[in-house]
Amino acid sequence: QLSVVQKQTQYNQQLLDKLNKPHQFWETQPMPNINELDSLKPGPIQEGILEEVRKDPYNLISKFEWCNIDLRNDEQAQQVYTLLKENYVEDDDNMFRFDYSIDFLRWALLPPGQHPDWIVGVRVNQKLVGFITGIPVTLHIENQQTKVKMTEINFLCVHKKIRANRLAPVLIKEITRRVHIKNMWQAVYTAGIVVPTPISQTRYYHRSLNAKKLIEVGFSSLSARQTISRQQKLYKLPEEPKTQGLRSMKKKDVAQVTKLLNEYLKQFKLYFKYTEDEVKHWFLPRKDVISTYVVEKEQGVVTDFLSFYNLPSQVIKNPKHTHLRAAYSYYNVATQTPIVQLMYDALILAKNEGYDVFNALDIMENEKFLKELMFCPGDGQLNYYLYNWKLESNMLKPEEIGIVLV
Ligand SMILES: CNCCCN(C)c1ncc(F)c(N2CC(C(=O)NCc3cnc4ccccn34)C2)n1
Repeated sequence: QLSVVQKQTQYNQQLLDKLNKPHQFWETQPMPNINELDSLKPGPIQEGILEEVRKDPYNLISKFEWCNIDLRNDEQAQQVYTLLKENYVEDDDNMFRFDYSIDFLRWALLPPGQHPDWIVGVRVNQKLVGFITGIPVTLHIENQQTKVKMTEINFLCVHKKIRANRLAPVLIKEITRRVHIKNMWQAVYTAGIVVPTPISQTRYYHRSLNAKKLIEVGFSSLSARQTISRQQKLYKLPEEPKTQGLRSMKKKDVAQVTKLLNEYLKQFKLYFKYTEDEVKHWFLPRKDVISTYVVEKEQGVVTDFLSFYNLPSQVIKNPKHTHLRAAYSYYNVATQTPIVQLMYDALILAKNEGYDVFNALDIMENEKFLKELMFCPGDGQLNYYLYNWKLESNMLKPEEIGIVLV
Protein backbone atom coordinates (compact mmCIF):
# COMPACT_ATOMS: atom_id res chain seq x y z
CA GLN A 1 0.00 0.00 0.00
CA LEU A 2 1.26 3.51 -0.81
CA SER A 3 2.48 5.27 2.29
CA VAL A 4 0.44 8.22 3.48
CA VAL A 5 3.19 10.61 2.42
CA GLN A 6 3.42 9.10 -1.07
CA LYS A 7 -0.37 9.29 -1.40
CA GLN A 8 -0.40 12.90 -0.31
CA THR A 9 2.40 13.74 -2.77
CA GLN A 10 0.56 11.95 -5.59
CA TYR A 11 -2.64 13.83 -4.73
CA ASN A 12 -0.85 17.20 -4.59
CA GLN A 13 0.71 16.51 -7.99
CA GLN A 14 -2.72 15.71 -9.45
CA LEU A 15 -4.08 18.97 -8.06
CA LEU A 16 -1.17 20.88 -9.63
CA ASP A 17 -1.79 19.17 -12.96
CA LYS A 18 -5.45 20.19 -12.80
CA LEU A 19 -4.60 23.79 -11.98
CA ASN A 20 -1.98 24.03 -14.74
CA LYS A 21 -3.95 22.24 -17.46
CA PRO A 22 -7.67 22.17 -16.68
CA HIS A 23 -9.74 20.17 -19.17
CA GLN A 24 -6.53 18.46 -20.39
CA PHE A 25 -8.71 15.56 -21.59
CA TRP A 26 -11.45 17.68 -23.11
CA GLU A 27 -8.97 19.69 -25.21
CA THR A 28 -8.20 16.46 -27.06
CA GLN A 29 -11.88 15.94 -28.00
CA PRO A 30 -13.75 17.27 -31.09
CA MET A 31 -15.69 19.92 -29.16
CA PRO A 32 -15.52 23.53 -30.40
CA ASN A 33 -13.47 25.63 -27.98
CA ILE A 34 -14.36 29.24 -27.36
CA ASN A 35 -12.40 30.82 -30.22
CA GLU A 36 -13.46 28.17 -32.76
CA LEU A 37 -17.13 28.89 -32.15
CA ASP A 38 -17.16 31.39 -35.02
CA SER A 39 -14.83 29.70 -37.52
CA LEU A 40 -16.14 26.09 -37.61
CA LYS A 41 -18.88 25.38 -40.16
CA PRO A 42 -22.10 23.69 -38.93
CA GLY A 43 -22.10 19.88 -38.91
CA PRO A 44 -19.54 17.21 -37.93
CA ILE A 45 -16.28 18.67 -36.61
CA GLN A 46 -14.18 15.59 -37.50
CA GLU A 47 -15.08 13.18 -40.32
CA GLY A 48 -15.00 9.63 -38.86
CA ILE A 49 -12.97 6.98 -40.71
CA LEU A 50 -14.22 3.49 -39.87
CA GLU A 51 -10.98 1.74 -40.89
CA GLU A 52 -9.03 3.85 -38.41
CA VAL A 53 -11.16 2.85 -35.39
CA ARG A 54 -9.20 0.80 -32.88
CA LYS A 55 -10.48 -2.79 -32.94
CA ASP A 56 -9.49 -3.66 -29.37
CA PRO A 57 -10.50 -2.03 -26.07
CA TYR A 58 -8.34 0.67 -24.49
CA ASN A 59 -5.70 -0.50 -22.06
CA LEU A 60 -6.58 -0.48 -18.39
CA ILE A 61 -4.19 -0.40 -15.44
CA SER A 62 -3.41 -3.92 -14.20
CA LYS A 63 -6.15 -5.85 -12.36
CA PHE A 64 -8.82 -3.59 -13.97
CA GLU A 65 -10.87 -5.27 -16.70
CA TRP A 66 -13.69 -4.34 -19.08
CA CYS A 67 -17.07 -6.07 -18.98
CA ASN A 68 -20.45 -5.68 -20.73
CA ILE A 69 -23.22 -5.49 -18.15
CA ASP A 70 -26.40 -7.46 -18.83
CA LEU A 71 -29.02 -5.48 -16.89
CA ARG A 72 -31.55 -8.30 -17.38
CA ASN A 73 -29.37 -10.39 -15.09
CA ASP A 74 -30.43 -9.66 -11.50
CA GLU A 75 -26.95 -10.07 -10.03
CA GLN A 76 -25.29 -7.73 -12.55
CA ALA A 77 -28.17 -5.21 -12.27
CA GLN A 78 -27.73 -5.27 -8.48
CA GLN A 79 -24.00 -4.49 -8.88
CA VAL A 80 -24.79 -1.46 -11.08
CA TYR A 81 -27.50 -0.32 -8.66
CA THR A 82 -25.10 -0.47 -5.70
CA LEU A 83 -22.26 1.29 -7.54
CA LEU A 84 -24.55 4.20 -8.50
CA LYS A 85 -26.36 4.31 -5.14
CA GLU A 86 -23.03 4.77 -3.35
CA ASN A 87 -20.97 6.71 -5.90
CA TYR A 88 -23.14 8.63 -8.41
CA VAL A 89 -24.09 12.34 -8.59
CA GLU A 90 -24.47 14.29 -5.32
CA ASP A 91 -25.51 17.89 -4.73
CA ASP A 92 -22.78 20.43 -3.97
CA ASP A 93 -23.31 20.12 -0.21
CA ASN A 94 -23.18 16.29 -0.29
CA MET A 95 -26.59 16.08 1.35
CA PHE A 96 -28.29 14.04 -1.41
CA ARG A 97 -27.26 11.32 -3.88
CA PHE A 98 -29.36 9.88 -6.69
CA ASP A 99 -30.79 6.44 -6.02
CA TYR A 100 -31.76 5.15 -9.48
CA SER A 101 -33.69 1.87 -9.01
CA ILE A 102 -33.01 -1.36 -10.96
CA ASP A 103 -36.40 -1.09 -12.68
CA PHE A 104 -35.54 2.50 -13.64
CA LEU A 105 -32.12 1.48 -15.04
CA ARG A 106 -33.77 -1.27 -17.13
CA TRP A 107 -36.23 1.32 -18.49
CA ALA A 108 -33.51 3.90 -19.19
CA LEU A 109 -30.95 1.51 -20.71
CA LEU A 110 -32.87 -1.27 -22.48
CA PRO A 111 -34.84 0.63 -25.15
CA PRO A 112 -35.57 -0.86 -28.60
CA GLY A 113 -32.37 -1.33 -30.64
CA GLN A 114 -30.04 -1.28 -27.62
CA HIS A 115 -26.44 -2.56 -28.14
CA PRO A 116 -25.21 -4.96 -25.41
CA ASP A 117 -21.63 -3.62 -25.63
CA TRP A 118 -22.82 -0.08 -24.87
CA ILE A 119 -23.51 -0.91 -21.20
CA VAL A 120 -19.87 -0.79 -20.12
CA GLY A 121 -18.39 -1.74 -16.75
CA VAL A 122 -14.90 -1.91 -15.26
CA ARG A 123 -14.24 -4.54 -12.57
CA VAL A 124 -11.41 -5.11 -10.12
CA ASN A 125 -11.48 -8.68 -8.70
CA GLN A 126 -15.14 -9.10 -9.74
CA LYS A 127 -16.12 -5.81 -8.00
CA LEU A 128 -17.73 -3.20 -10.26
CA VAL A 129 -15.80 0.09 -9.90
CA GLY A 130 -16.59 1.96 -13.13
CA PHE A 131 -19.60 2.38 -15.41
CA ILE A 132 -20.72 4.28 -18.49
CA THR A 133 -23.65 3.74 -20.90
CA GLY A 134 -24.88 4.63 -24.38
CA ILE A 135 -28.25 4.13 -26.05
CA PRO A 136 -28.98 4.57 -29.80
CA VAL A 137 -30.99 7.69 -30.70
CA THR A 138 -31.82 9.61 -33.88
CA LEU A 139 -31.42 13.30 -33.04
CA HIS A 140 -33.00 16.03 -35.17
CA ILE A 141 -30.75 19.09 -35.06
CA GLU A 142 -31.89 22.66 -35.76
CA ASN A 143 -34.21 21.76 -38.64
CA GLN A 144 -36.34 19.05 -40.18
CA GLN A 145 -33.76 17.72 -42.67
CA THR A 146 -30.79 17.26 -40.33
CA LYS A 147 -31.28 14.02 -38.45
CA VAL A 148 -28.25 12.16 -37.09
CA LYS A 149 -28.05 8.57 -35.78
CA MET A 150 -25.94 8.86 -32.63
CA THR A 151 -25.61 7.74 -29.05
CA GLU A 152 -27.01 9.25 -25.85
CA ILE A 153 -24.34 8.88 -23.15
CA ASN A 154 -25.26 8.63 -19.48
CA PHE A 155 -24.40 7.19 -16.05
CA LEU A 156 -20.65 7.88 -16.08
CA CYS A 157 -19.57 6.77 -12.61
CA VAL A 158 -16.25 5.90 -10.93
CA HIS A 159 -16.14 4.42 -7.42
CA LYS A 160 -15.21 7.09 -4.84
CA LYS A 161 -12.25 5.03 -3.61
CA ILE A 162 -10.48 4.98 -7.01
CA ARG A 163 -11.04 8.55 -8.25
CA ALA A 164 -8.04 10.58 -9.58
CA ASN A 165 -6.83 7.46 -11.36
CA ARG A 166 -7.87 9.06 -14.66
CA LEU A 167 -10.39 6.19 -15.18
CA ALA A 168 -13.22 8.52 -16.31
CA PRO A 169 -11.41 9.67 -19.50
CA VAL A 170 -10.68 6.00 -20.35
CA LEU A 171 -14.36 5.09 -19.86
CA ILE A 172 -15.32 7.96 -22.19
CA LYS A 173 -12.72 6.95 -24.81
CA GLU A 174 -13.80 3.29 -24.67
CA ILE A 175 -17.51 3.94 -25.14
CA THR A 176 -16.58 6.44 -27.92
CA ARG A 177 -14.61 3.63 -29.60
CA ARG A 178 -17.60 1.27 -29.28
CA VAL A 179 -19.83 3.90 -30.89
CA HIS A 180 -17.33 4.72 -33.68
CA ILE A 181 -16.93 1.01 -34.55
CA LYS A 182 -20.68 1.04 -35.39
CA ASN A 183 -20.00 3.95 -37.76
CA MET A 184 -21.64 6.54 -35.52
CA TRP A 185 -19.71 9.75 -34.88
CA GLN A 186 -21.85 11.97 -32.65
CA ALA A 187 -23.14 11.85 -29.07
CA VAL A 188 -25.55 13.81 -26.87
CA TYR A 189 -25.22 13.99 -23.07
CA THR A 190 -25.89 16.28 -20.11
CA ALA A 191 -24.00 17.11 -16.94
CA GLY A 192 -24.38 19.31 -13.91
CA ILE A 193 -20.76 20.47 -14.39
CA VAL A 194 -19.37 22.73 -17.14
CA VAL A 195 -16.69 21.20 -19.42
CA PRO A 196 -15.97 22.37 -23.03
CA THR A 197 -18.50 23.30 -24.52
CA PRO A 198 -22.21 23.32 -23.59
CA ILE A 199 -24.73 23.84 -26.39
CA SER A 200 -27.28 24.95 -23.81
CA GLN A 201 -27.32 25.78 -20.09
CA THR A 202 -30.66 24.93 -18.49
CA ARG A 203 -31.88 25.32 -14.94
CA TYR A 204 -33.86 23.10 -12.57
CA TYR A 205 -37.05 24.35 -10.93
CA HIS A 206 -38.75 22.67 -8.00
CA ARG A 207 -42.39 22.65 -6.94
CA SER A 208 -42.95 21.66 -3.31
CA LEU A 209 -45.54 18.89 -2.80
CA ASN A 210 -44.67 17.94 0.80
CA ALA A 211 -43.37 21.17 2.35
CA LYS A 212 -42.78 19.67 5.82
CA LYS A 213 -40.60 16.82 4.50
CA LEU A 214 -38.57 19.15 2.23
CA ILE A 215 -37.71 21.30 5.24
CA GLU A 216 -36.92 18.26 7.42
CA VAL A 217 -34.45 16.85 4.85
CA GLY A 218 -32.87 20.25 4.22
CA PHE A 219 -34.00 20.53 0.60
CA SER A 220 -35.94 23.72 1.45
CA SER A 221 -35.31 26.21 4.23
CA LEU A 222 -37.61 28.60 6.06
CA SER A 223 -36.90 32.34 5.99
CA ALA A 224 -37.61 34.42 9.12
CA ARG A 225 -41.25 35.13 8.35
CA GLN A 226 -42.11 31.63 7.07
CA THR A 227 -43.50 28.76 9.17
CA ILE A 228 -44.00 25.11 8.19
CA SER A 229 -47.78 25.35 8.45
CA ARG A 230 -47.87 28.49 6.30
CA GLN A 231 -45.69 26.72 3.69
CA GLN A 232 -48.03 23.72 3.74
CA LYS A 233 -51.03 26.00 3.12
CA LEU A 234 -49.22 27.87 0.36
CA TYR A 235 -48.43 24.68 -1.58
CA LYS A 236 -51.67 22.81 -0.79
CA LEU A 237 -53.23 21.03 -3.79
CA PRO A 238 -56.78 19.74 -4.50
CA GLU A 239 -57.43 16.04 -3.98
CA GLU A 240 -58.34 15.33 -7.61
CA PRO A 241 -57.15 16.59 -11.04
CA LYS A 242 -59.32 19.14 -12.85
CA THR A 243 -59.13 17.99 -16.47
CA GLN A 244 -62.08 15.93 -17.71
CA GLY A 245 -61.03 12.60 -19.25
CA LEU A 246 -57.59 12.48 -17.63
CA ARG A 247 -56.51 8.85 -17.09
CA SER A 248 -53.47 6.58 -17.02
CA MET A 249 -52.06 5.81 -20.48
CA LYS A 250 -52.85 2.36 -21.89
CA LYS A 251 -51.47 0.30 -24.79
CA LYS A 252 -54.42 1.35 -26.98
CA ASP A 253 -53.21 5.00 -26.74
CA VAL A 254 -49.76 4.32 -28.27
CA ALA A 255 -50.62 5.29 -31.85
CA GLN A 256 -52.26 8.60 -30.88
CA VAL A 257 -49.56 9.50 -28.33
CA THR A 258 -46.87 8.82 -30.98
CA LYS A 259 -48.54 11.19 -33.45
CA LEU A 260 -49.13 13.89 -30.81
CA LEU A 261 -45.55 13.71 -29.53
CA ASN A 262 -43.77 13.69 -32.93
CA GLU A 263 -45.89 16.61 -34.15
CA TYR A 264 -45.35 18.59 -30.94
CA LEU A 265 -41.54 18.14 -30.87
CA LYS A 266 -41.01 19.61 -34.37
CA GLN A 267 -41.11 23.14 -32.93
CA PHE A 268 -37.80 22.64 -31.08
CA LYS A 269 -34.22 22.81 -32.39
CA LEU A 270 -33.17 19.54 -30.73
CA TYR A 271 -35.58 16.59 -30.57
CA PHE A 272 -35.94 12.82 -31.07
CA LYS A 273 -38.43 11.26 -33.47
CA TYR A 274 -40.27 8.32 -31.86
CA THR A 275 -41.52 5.06 -33.43
CA GLU A 276 -44.59 3.44 -31.85
CA ASP A 277 -42.26 0.81 -30.36
CA GLU A 278 -40.22 3.56 -28.71
CA VAL A 279 -43.37 5.28 -27.37
CA LYS A 280 -44.45 1.93 -25.91
CA HIS A 281 -41.08 1.64 -24.18
CA TRP A 282 -40.67 5.22 -22.96
CA PHE A 283 -44.27 6.12 -22.03
CA LEU A 284 -46.36 3.07 -21.03
CA PRO A 285 -46.65 3.39 -17.23
CA ARG A 286 -44.18 1.39 -15.11
CA LYS A 287 -44.74 1.38 -11.32
CA ASP A 288 -42.18 3.60 -9.51
CA VAL A 289 -40.47 4.42 -12.82
CA ILE A 290 -42.60 6.36 -15.33
CA SER A 291 -46.16 7.75 -15.04
CA THR A 292 -48.03 8.89 -18.17
CA TYR A 293 -51.58 10.25 -18.20
CA VAL A 294 -53.61 11.02 -21.32
CA VAL A 295 -56.63 13.31 -21.78
CA GLU A 296 -59.29 11.37 -23.66
CA LYS A 297 -62.08 13.56 -25.03
CA GLU A 298 -65.32 12.18 -26.58
CA GLN A 299 -65.11 8.57 -27.84
CA GLY A 300 -61.43 7.79 -27.71
CA VAL A 301 -59.76 10.93 -29.06
CA VAL A 302 -56.57 11.68 -27.10
CA THR A 303 -55.85 15.43 -27.17
CA ASP A 304 -53.07 15.87 -24.55
CA PHE A 305 -50.76 13.88 -22.30
CA LEU A 306 -48.40 14.47 -19.37
CA SER A 307 -45.57 12.32 -18.04
CA PHE A 308 -43.06 12.33 -15.17
CA TYR A 309 -40.37 9.88 -14.01
CA ASN A 310 -39.40 8.71 -10.53
CA LEU A 311 -35.85 9.50 -9.38
CA PRO A 312 -35.47 9.34 -5.60
CA SER A 313 -32.45 10.75 -3.83
CA GLN A 314 -30.86 9.18 -0.83
CA VAL A 315 -30.71 11.69 2.04
CA ILE A 316 -27.15 11.07 3.14
CA LYS A 317 -27.28 11.92 6.84
CA ASN A 318 -30.70 12.58 8.35
CA PRO A 319 -32.18 11.26 11.60
CA LYS A 320 -35.70 11.04 10.25
CA HIS A 321 -35.64 10.37 6.48
CA THR A 322 -33.59 8.10 4.21
CA HIS A 323 -35.03 9.31 0.89
CA LEU A 324 -36.35 12.37 -0.94
CA ARG A 325 -39.07 11.26 -3.37
CA ALA A 326 -38.73 13.39 -6.52
CA ALA A 327 -40.83 13.33 -9.68
CA TYR A 328 -39.15 14.79 -12.78
CA SER A 329 -41.18 16.31 -15.59
CA TYR A 330 -40.66 14.19 -18.73
CA TYR A 331 -42.65 15.10 -21.91
CA ASN A 332 -45.95 17.02 -21.79
CA VAL A 333 -48.06 17.75 -24.88
CA ALA A 334 -50.96 20.17 -24.45
CA THR A 335 -53.00 20.74 -27.64
CA GLN A 336 -56.53 21.28 -26.25
CA THR A 337 -55.94 21.65 -22.50
CA PRO A 338 -54.08 24.83 -21.36
CA ILE A 339 -50.54 23.73 -20.40
CA VAL A 340 -50.83 25.42 -16.95
CA GLN A 341 -53.94 23.35 -16.19
CA LEU A 342 -52.35 20.15 -17.52
CA MET A 343 -49.25 20.67 -15.34
CA TYR A 344 -51.37 21.63 -12.32
CA ASP A 345 -52.98 18.20 -12.72
CA ALA A 346 -49.47 16.67 -12.99
CA LEU A 347 -48.66 18.17 -9.58
CA ILE A 348 -51.88 16.76 -8.09
CA LEU A 349 -51.22 13.30 -9.58
CA ALA A 350 -47.60 13.32 -8.36
CA LYS A 351 -48.68 14.40 -4.88
CA ASN A 352 -51.23 11.55 -4.82
CA GLU A 353 -48.50 9.10 -5.93
CA GLY A 354 -46.52 10.10 -2.82
CA TYR A 355 -43.86 12.47 -4.20
CA ASP A 356 -42.29 15.17 -2.04
CA VAL A 357 -41.17 17.46 -4.87
CA PHE A 358 -41.82 17.89 -8.62
CA ASN A 359 -38.76 18.95 -10.64
CA ALA A 360 -38.72 20.49 -14.11
CA LEU A 361 -36.08 22.09 -16.33
CA ASP A 362 -36.75 25.43 -18.05
CA ILE A 363 -36.69 23.66 -21.46
CA MET A 364 -39.52 23.25 -24.04
CA GLU A 365 -42.57 25.28 -23.00
CA ASN A 366 -41.92 24.83 -19.29
CA GLU A 367 -41.40 28.56 -18.70
CA LYS A 368 -45.14 28.95 -19.37
CA PHE A 369 -46.12 27.17 -16.16
CA LEU A 370 -43.10 27.38 -13.81
CA LYS A 371 -43.94 30.72 -12.20
CA GLU A 372 -47.72 30.38 -12.18
CA LEU A 373 -47.55 26.94 -10.49
CA MET A 374 -45.10 28.22 -7.85
CA PHE A 375 -41.93 26.38 -8.94
CA CYS A 376 -38.77 27.80 -7.34
CA PRO A 377 -35.44 27.98 -9.23
CA GLY A 378 -32.96 25.42 -7.86
CA ASP A 379 -29.18 25.59 -7.55
CA GLY A 380 -28.85 22.81 -10.14
CA GLN A 381 -27.83 23.74 -13.65
CA LEU A 382 -28.00 21.07 -16.34
CA ASN A 383 -25.73 21.60 -19.33
CA TYR A 384 -26.48 19.92 -22.68
CA TYR A 385 -23.58 18.71 -24.86
CA LEU A 386 -23.24 17.55 -28.45
CA TYR A 387 -20.03 15.60 -29.23
CA ASN A 388 -18.42 16.21 -32.66
CA TRP A 389 -21.11 18.54 -34.00
CA LYS A 390 -20.96 22.32 -34.62
CA LEU A 391 -24.36 23.97 -34.42
CA GLU A 392 -25.40 26.85 -36.73
CA SER A 393 -26.16 28.91 -33.62
CA ASN A 394 -23.40 28.70 -31.00
CA MET A 395 -25.77 28.16 -28.12
CA LEU A 396 -29.43 27.09 -27.94
CA LYS A 397 -31.86 28.77 -25.54
CA PRO A 398 -33.42 26.33 -23.04
CA GLU A 399 -36.82 26.73 -24.72
CA GLU A 400 -35.28 25.44 -27.97
CA ILE A 401 -34.33 22.11 -26.31
CA GLY A 402 -36.86 19.33 -26.94
CA ILE A 403 -35.07 16.38 -25.30
CA VAL A 404 -35.09 15.12 -21.71
CA LEU A 405 -32.27 12.83 -20.54
CA VAL A 406 -33.03 10.85 -17.36
C1 LIG B 1 -28.66 12.70 -17.59
N1 LIG B 1 -28.54 12.89 -16.15
C2 LIG B 1 -29.00 14.21 -15.82
C3 LIG B 1 -30.07 14.03 -14.87
C4 LIG B 1 -29.43 13.88 -13.49
N2 LIG B 1 -30.14 14.82 -12.70
C5 LIG B 1 -31.56 14.54 -12.44
C6 LIG B 1 -29.54 15.96 -12.21
N3 LIG B 1 -28.28 16.28 -12.60
C7 LIG B 1 -27.74 17.40 -12.08
C8 LIG B 1 -28.48 18.17 -11.18
F1 LIG B 1 -27.95 19.29 -10.63
C9 LIG B 1 -29.77 17.76 -10.83
N4 LIG B 1 -30.54 18.43 -10.00
C10 LIG B 1 -31.92 18.16 -9.75
C11 LIG B 1 -31.88 19.40 -8.83
C12 LIG B 1 -31.98 18.95 -7.41
O1 LIG B 1 -32.93 18.27 -7.06
N5 LIG B 1 -30.94 19.28 -6.60
C13 LIG B 1 -30.91 18.80 -5.22
C14 LIG B 1 -30.67 17.34 -5.27
C15 LIG B 1 -31.45 16.38 -4.71
N6 LIG B 1 -30.90 15.19 -4.98
C16 LIG B 1 -29.79 15.39 -5.71
C17 LIG B 1 -28.90 14.46 -6.22
C18 LIG B 1 -27.84 14.94 -7.00
C19 LIG B 1 -27.72 16.31 -7.23
C20 LIG B 1 -28.61 17.23 -6.68
N7 LIG B 1 -29.65 16.74 -5.92
C21 LIG B 1 -30.45 19.64 -9.32
N8 LIG B 1 -30.31 16.66 -11.35
